[in-house]
Amino acid sequence: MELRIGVIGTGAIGEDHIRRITNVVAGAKVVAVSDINVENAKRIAEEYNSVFYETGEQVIHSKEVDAVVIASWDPTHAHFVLECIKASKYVLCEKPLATSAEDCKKITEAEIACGKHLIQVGFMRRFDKGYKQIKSVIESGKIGEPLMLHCIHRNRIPGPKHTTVMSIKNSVIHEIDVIRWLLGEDYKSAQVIIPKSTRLAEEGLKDPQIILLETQSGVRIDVESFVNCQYGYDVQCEVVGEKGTVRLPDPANVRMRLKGVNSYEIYPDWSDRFIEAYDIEFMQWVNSVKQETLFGPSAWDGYVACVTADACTRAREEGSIVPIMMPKRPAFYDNEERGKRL
Ligand SMILES: NC(=O)c1ccc[n+]([C@@H]2O[C@H](COP(=O)([O-])OP(=O)(O)OC[C@H]3O[C@@H](n4cnc5c(N)ncnc54)[C@H](O)[C@@H]3O)[C@@H](O)[C@H]2O)c1
Ligand SMILES: O[C@H]1[C@H](O)[C@@H](O)[C@H](O)[C@@H](O)[C@H]1O
Repeated sequence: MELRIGVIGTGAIGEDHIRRITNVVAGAKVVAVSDINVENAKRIAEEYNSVFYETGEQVIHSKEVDAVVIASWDPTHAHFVLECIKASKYVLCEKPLATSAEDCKKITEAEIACGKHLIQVGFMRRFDKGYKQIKSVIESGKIGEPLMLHCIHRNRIPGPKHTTVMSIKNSVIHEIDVIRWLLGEDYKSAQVIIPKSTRLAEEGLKDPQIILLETQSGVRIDVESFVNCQYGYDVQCEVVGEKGTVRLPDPANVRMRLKGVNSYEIYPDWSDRFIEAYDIEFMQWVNSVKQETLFGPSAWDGYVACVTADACTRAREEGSIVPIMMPKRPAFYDNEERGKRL
């Protein structure tokens, strides 16, 4: 049986996921779409032979829809996820799960109350080959205990209406999640340093930012966030251990020797840089929904990421080092296997 998926938000990544579900993932099809940009959503509905619905709520509650993908703007996620829980439907919600830890908490409480694991968060870097290799090197013990991580997250240009807060809650939230997954521990404190801002940022936007995190065992992490770097999409991660280091490979683009220069192209954005990760994320999600056992990042992971992002925001506003008070994980989220089997 094909899994019938409804997609809310048919913008950049929504359309990409619809293409992916239709052309790449086996055993699923997009049957319903909705977007407040009605014209674009209707065009996509026609192109992919699915039905346009006026609202996201109609998609979620439709009898024709088995599972939902949320790819609308960040502030809409919490409401749509809660609606999916009401309808008892599996949902893959793009990151962030919500724009505040408070809203994430409500989501985890609603999921616990319904008694069924329904939510997966779109932290697709956990499915990326490079990050997976780093995780297995760390777990092999070859480089000893990790001591420090140096990370870079650069976007060529930011999306419309990008804010200083979004650099963390919408962008660095990827590092917040994937580093916690790599190290298998939560954070203890956060600090944000604001260097000289680029003249190419919109007025009022602090860009770049340096985010400093400390884990509970004392591992130190620095993340450079630079959303106006101009030259391409550049994600880097190096783990420094007691005996050696391990780092993400640059994306495997062909090398060109031309006019005295040996070079390779840098991708312009996330859609090509992480294309395989998104593909694997969706293939595994569809299979796990069919087996009624999710393995990908949970609502708890989404919650913890938002707690950390909120602490970073406070740290920037106050110019101080902010302790991160991690909530106690309810037994409902104790499944150690989840996240390990990716
Ligand atoms: N995992 C990743 O790497 C990744 C990459 C890109 C985007 N995202 C996430 O996906 C989401 C969408 O990002 P995007 O880049 O596609 O943005 P986008 O602006 O291109 O698309 C978002 C779409 O949502 C629609 N929308 C907004 N409110 C809506 C509502 N109430 N109901 C229905 N549709 C609504 C907008 O009209 C727009 O078409 C964001 O939450 C973003 O954080 C994740
Ligand atoms: O900074 C961007 C990230 O690099 C992407 O992976 C997406 O998550 C996008 O929504 C963010 O704005």
